[in-house]
Amino acid sequence: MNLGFGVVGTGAIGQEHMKRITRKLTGADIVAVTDVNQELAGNIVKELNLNASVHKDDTELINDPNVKAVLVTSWGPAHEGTVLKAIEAGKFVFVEKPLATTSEGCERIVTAEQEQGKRLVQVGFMRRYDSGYLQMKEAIDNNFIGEPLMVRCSHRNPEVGERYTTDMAILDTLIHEIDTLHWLVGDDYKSIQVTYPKKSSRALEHLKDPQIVTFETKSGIIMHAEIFVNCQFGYDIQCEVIGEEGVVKLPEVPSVGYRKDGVRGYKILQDWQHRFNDAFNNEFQDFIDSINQKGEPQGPSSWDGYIASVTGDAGVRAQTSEQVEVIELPDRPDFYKKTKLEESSL
Ligand SMILES: NC(=O)C1=CN([C@@H]2O[C@H](COP(=O)(O)OP(=O)(O)OC[C@H]3O[C@@H](n4cnc5c(N)ncnc54)[C@H](O)[C@@H]3O)[C@@H](O)[C@H]2O)C=CC1
Ligand SMILES: O=C1[C@H](O)[C@H](O)[C@@H](O)[C@H](O)[C@H]1O
Repeated sequence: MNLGFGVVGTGAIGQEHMKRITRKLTGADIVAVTDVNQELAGNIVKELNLNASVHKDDTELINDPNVKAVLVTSWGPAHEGTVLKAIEAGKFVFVEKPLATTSEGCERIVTAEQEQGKRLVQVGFMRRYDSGYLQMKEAIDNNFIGEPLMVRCSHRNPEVGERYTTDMAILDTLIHEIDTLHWLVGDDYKSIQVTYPKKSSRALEHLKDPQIVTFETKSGIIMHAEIFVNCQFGYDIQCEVIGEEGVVKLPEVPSVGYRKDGVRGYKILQDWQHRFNDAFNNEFQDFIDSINQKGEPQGPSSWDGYIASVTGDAGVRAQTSEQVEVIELPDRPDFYKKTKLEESSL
């Protein structure tokens, strides 16, 4: 029996995920959609030739008996309400980041999920399903480089629009490194600091860009993360972990080499959709298979969403203070014990 998805938010990534579920993945169908833009929701059902109901809102969709899993791809501020409604109804949830826009909202979700007594929620931290990061984690977990000591990474976008704000660099962009880096080295964050290099002339007046974010973990690992959202040349994600006995580095994404007009080189991807396409497919197939075969999701949990929110909030404080800000997290509840993805790399 295929897992019936109800989609809340049929915008850009909602449509991407609907296409991957219906055209590439196995074990699931889209059975219902809703969007505040009802015309948009109806149009995507027609475009994809889906046998799916168009509901007036998330409440009606969640109450649809054919909906067994809710895909939340609405705007961030709407996530908490929909996730809580889905948990209350005992429905599985795949929610794109952020889990909620405040750490208090994440706590409400964590509490509600534990009261339900079973894991229902997976957060869309797709980098944990990227083959390059998984290879890095396998090497680190197998002590191939010895104890990790330092991390250097870069999150570069070619450019961003005028609605992109300085805090989004932490809350919307670096959230991916925030989730990935502590998972990669298996150590919790202790503090965060933000410094501002010389501003790019390509950054709009209101935006501080680039930014350098420095994390320290509880065991003393120092992580430097560059966020540069107007780099011009492409969508460029870099990461290396330096250990006592070696270095492990995120592989460059394969792309065709060329020789032309006396120049040789390789093309650089220009967007996150292409850079992480396989990871998106893998995270959803894992969500579908885990529910169909084991009865609950195994991927990044509500607790991971909570960690990202608390850390992001400290990062935004650090953007203003330019001081070292402490990241205070309670111990991970037993309910959110390490899943297969967290314990093993492949
Ligand atoms: N994992 C990743 O790499 C990425 C994640 N995202 C996340 O996905 C989410 C959606 O982003 P986009 O698709 O770019 O936005 P979008 O603006 O293209 O689509 C959002 C859709 O949700 C609808 N919507 C908003 N509030 C709603 C509500 N309360 N009920 C029903 N529909 C509602 C809007 O009408 C819109 O059609 C965001 O949380 C974003 O952070 C976005 C891009 C990449
Ligand atoms: O979630 C995303 C995308 O996945 C990109 O990695 C980021 O650069 C973007 O800012 C954010 O919306």
